[in-house]
Amino acid sequence: MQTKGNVVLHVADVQKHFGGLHALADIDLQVDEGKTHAIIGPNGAGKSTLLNVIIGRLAPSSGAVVFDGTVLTGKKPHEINQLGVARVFQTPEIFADLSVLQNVMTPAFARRDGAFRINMFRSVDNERGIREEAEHTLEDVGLMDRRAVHAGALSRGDKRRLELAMCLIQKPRLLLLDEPTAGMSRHDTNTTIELLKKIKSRGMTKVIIEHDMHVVFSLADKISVLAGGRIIAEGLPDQVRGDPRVQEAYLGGVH
Ligand SMILES: Nc1ncnc2c1ncn2[C@@H]1O[C@H](COP(=O)(O)OP(=O)(O)OP(=O)(O)O)[C@@H](O)[C@H]1O
Repeated sequence: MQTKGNVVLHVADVQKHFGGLHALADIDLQVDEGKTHAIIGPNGAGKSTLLNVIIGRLAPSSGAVVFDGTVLTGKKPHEINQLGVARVFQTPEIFADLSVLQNVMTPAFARRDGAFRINMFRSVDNERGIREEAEHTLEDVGLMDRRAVHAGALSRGDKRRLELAMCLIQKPRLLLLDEPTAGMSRHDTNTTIELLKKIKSRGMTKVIIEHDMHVVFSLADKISVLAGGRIIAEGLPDQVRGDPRVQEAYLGGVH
């Protein structure tokens, strides 16, 4: 397994079988530090499977995932999260009965205390610091005016923004986004694109799975195209856009 200097995530020769189905075949993916790397491909291409292998929800049949020199394969999702890998799911995982602000404070406490448990001895000052950090993060994602609302009452787009805030407060080195704009209006999609550009300017590495080509071409530094469980093309957005194999496999008919 050869990894280049500024590569922060290396998916090395990964295979994944589901019974007789070869869902991922010979996947070798290298993500450069500070870049936004998009993974695109038609339905059933293996995108979610790949993401789940990276975050430890699925074990690969063979191969390994290496993050910043540490082999992630074999680690539990929460251990991978503690190493600085955060992810935003298609279905937001939030605490519906807590306020928006409490939702964002929870992972910050977990980061500090090492687990989602109540620390009876934590100081009020420390709690104030975390509250301020959470408020800054809510300002970043445009949810500050909704901080007192129960998270369950938010619109779908706002729930996704909230989940993004819950990731950002962890200050991850690598953020994985599974269709971050799915189900959003064009206006919310554009707001999210601007937000993700802002995060990028702070140097956070991102892997993004996305169907919306407007989002992909607005954000990606590099694109890998999956089809039938294999990477069939990879490169800069303009190279991928013009690649006939990609047009055949995925972009066909979409201009
Ligand atoms: N747990 C599982 N058990 C069996 N087969 C699975 C499982 N998860 C995924 N698959 C199969 O693996 C293949 C890849 O699925 P995957 O969900 O990774 O594709 P995808 O590119 O994310 O698709 P979509 O864009 O539709 O979400 C598909 O044929 C799917 O049916």
